[in-house]
Amino acid sequence: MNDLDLTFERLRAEGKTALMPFITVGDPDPETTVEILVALQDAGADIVELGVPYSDPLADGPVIQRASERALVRQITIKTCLDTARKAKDRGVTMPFVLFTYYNPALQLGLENFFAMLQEAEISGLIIPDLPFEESAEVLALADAANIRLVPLVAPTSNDRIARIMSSARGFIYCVSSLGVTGERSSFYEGVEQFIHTVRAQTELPVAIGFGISSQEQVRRFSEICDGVVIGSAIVRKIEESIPLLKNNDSKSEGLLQIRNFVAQLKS
Ligand SMILES: O=P(O)(O)OC[C@@H](O)[C@@H](O)c1c[nH]c2ccccc12
Repeated sequence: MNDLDLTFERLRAEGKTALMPFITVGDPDPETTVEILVALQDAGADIVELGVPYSDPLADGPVIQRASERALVRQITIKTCLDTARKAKDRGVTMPFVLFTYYNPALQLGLENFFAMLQEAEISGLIIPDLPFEESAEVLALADAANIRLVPLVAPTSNDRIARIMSSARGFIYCVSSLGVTGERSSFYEGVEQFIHTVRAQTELPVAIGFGISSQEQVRRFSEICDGVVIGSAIVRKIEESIPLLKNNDSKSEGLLQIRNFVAQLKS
């Protein structure tokens, strides 16, 4: 068991669903990311996805792309991201961290080195959206050895691959609510409920949903049938809107409060 497993186990016992924000690390700067993580925890977030900014984010819509660009202008690397995670833990953040990175930055570090760095930063889970399950054996073995959960993404179109993906899934299953790229949506893939049931029938692991969820109403709907709900673009947009406040020392706490209130309202 690691703290990701323990968090899902505790929430399950309490009959609750995990609220799982996604943020881009280094947006608008690493110091502020640490403070945003503290604010998310205060707001009641349960698990956080830490997005590593990437120049060619194939699966990301405009909101997360802009966040990546803001971070990349500051030369944020995967190393900076992990240092930032470490600093947040040192600041008293206890929420489990799931690192969200495209494959190339991890490969560039060398996989063994990458996993040693993840351990050092107390990362509990890992999502690599462009690593196909069919090519994941080496990463999975290293992740298992490091006690880090390699979480698969499953899409409504995964069909007959679902059973195979489940066989090597760890931590939880990330169900993608819709096809396309990340970003707030008013409607989801038509058979999304059926899709979640299909996944659930094939695994004991917690099942989370993400992609397009931005309102309290949508969180409520998916909380009925999922163990976790991921909210990315809506929170990243809130951070973007708060940047003018965050950049000024006199108004920084007001900016953090706005982010915190937004997340607390999604949680309630
Ligand atoms: O932004 P959204 O629509 O709320 O979706 C979650 C999401 O941001 C996060 O999990 C994510 C960011 N980049 C991704 C790429 C692929 C799958 C998922 C993601």
